[in-house]
Amino acid sequence: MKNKLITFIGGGNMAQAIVFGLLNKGYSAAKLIVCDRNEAKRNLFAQKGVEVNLTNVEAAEKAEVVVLAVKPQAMAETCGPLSAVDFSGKLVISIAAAVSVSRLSALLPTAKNIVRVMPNTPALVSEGMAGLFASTGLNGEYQDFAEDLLNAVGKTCWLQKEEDMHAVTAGSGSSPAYFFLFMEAMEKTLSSMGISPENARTLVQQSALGAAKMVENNPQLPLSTLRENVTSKGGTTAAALAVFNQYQLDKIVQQAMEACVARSQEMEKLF
Ligand SMILES: NC(=O)C1=CN([C@@H]2O[C@H](COP(=O)(O)OP(=O)(O)OC[C@H]3O[C@@H](n4cnc5c(N)ncnc54)[C@H](OP(=O)(O)O)[C@@H]3O)[C@@H](O)[C@H]2O)C=CC1
Ligand SMILES: O=C(O)[C@@H]1CCC=N1
Repeated sequence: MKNKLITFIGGGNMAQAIVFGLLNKGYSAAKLIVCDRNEAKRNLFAQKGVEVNLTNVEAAEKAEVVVLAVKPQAMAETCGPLSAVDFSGKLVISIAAAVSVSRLSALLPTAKNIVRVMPNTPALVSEGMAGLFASTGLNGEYQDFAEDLLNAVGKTCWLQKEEDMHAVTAGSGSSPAYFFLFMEAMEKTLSSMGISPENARTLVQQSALGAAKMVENNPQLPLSTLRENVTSKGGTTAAALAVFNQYQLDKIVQQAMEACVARSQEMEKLF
C-alpha cells in the first residue's frame, strides 16, 4: 500500500489500536499525524515518531486522508472548526459509531469522499475486523486505500446498506468486549476453584486463542461441529453446556447484540 499522509483527529483507544497496528506493519511514522487534546496520549504517539504538535485544522490541511476518531458526542464540536478546511480533494474516514455519512457531509460540507468504518481494537495485533461503507461517488483510489488501510491491520467487509452498520457495530466494534467478558468470568471462576491467577489467565487465554484458530483453520466446518467434537456423550463438556443452555446463552447473546444495535440507532438520532 502506498503510504499517504494520514491525520487522526482523536488519539484514544481505537486510534491507538489502528496507528500502532499500522506502525507494526511498517507504515511510515513520517506519514502519520495524530491530534489529541491530552498530552499523555500525544506522548504515546510522539514516542513512535508520529507528529503530534499540529492543531486539528493544520493537521487536516496537511494530510490527504483524515480519520475522525473522536467519540460520537464530540463529532459536531470537533468538526465545527474543521469545516474551514477544504476537504474536496481528501479522503475522510470516520470510525465513529452511529454517525451517518449524511451527518458527516453536513458537518464537513466540502467533503466529497467519505468512508465510514466500524473497526475494533484487535487492529493493534493485526487481527482487527472492520465493516466499511462508502458514500456514493467515492473516488475508486480512495475506496481501495480505505480497504487496504484496514486490511493492513486485519480483515474487512464492505456494506451495501448504511443501516447495516448498526449490526456490524454489534459484530465488530463492540464484540471483542463480549469475548473479554466471557474470559473474565472463566478466569474468575478458575480462581475461585483455587487455580493460581497466572495459571487461570493462561488456561483462559490459550483456550480462547486455540478455539479461535480452530474456527479460522476449518472454514468448511460449522461452529456447531467444532463444539460437538469437544462434547463427549455424558461427559464433562455436556454437563457445562447443559447449564449454558438452561440459562439460554443464545438468547442472552441475541438480546445483548440487539441492545447494541438499538443503542447505535438511538445514538444516530442524538449525535
Ligand atoms: N474503542 C473501541 O473499541 C471502538 C471505538 N470506535 C469509535 O471510535 C471513536 C473513538 O473511540 P475511542 O478511541 O474508544 O474514544 P477515546 O475517548 O478513547 O478517544 C477519543 C479521543 O479524542 C479526544 N478528542 C475529543 N475531541 C477532540 C478534539 N476536538 N480534538 C482532539 N482530540 C479530541 C478525546 O479527548 P477527551 O478524552 O479529553 O475527550 C480522546 O482522547 C468513537 O467514535 C467510537 O465510536 C469504533 C470501534 C471500536
Ligand atoms: O462502545 C462504543 O460505543 C464504541 C463503538 C464500538 C465499540 N466501542
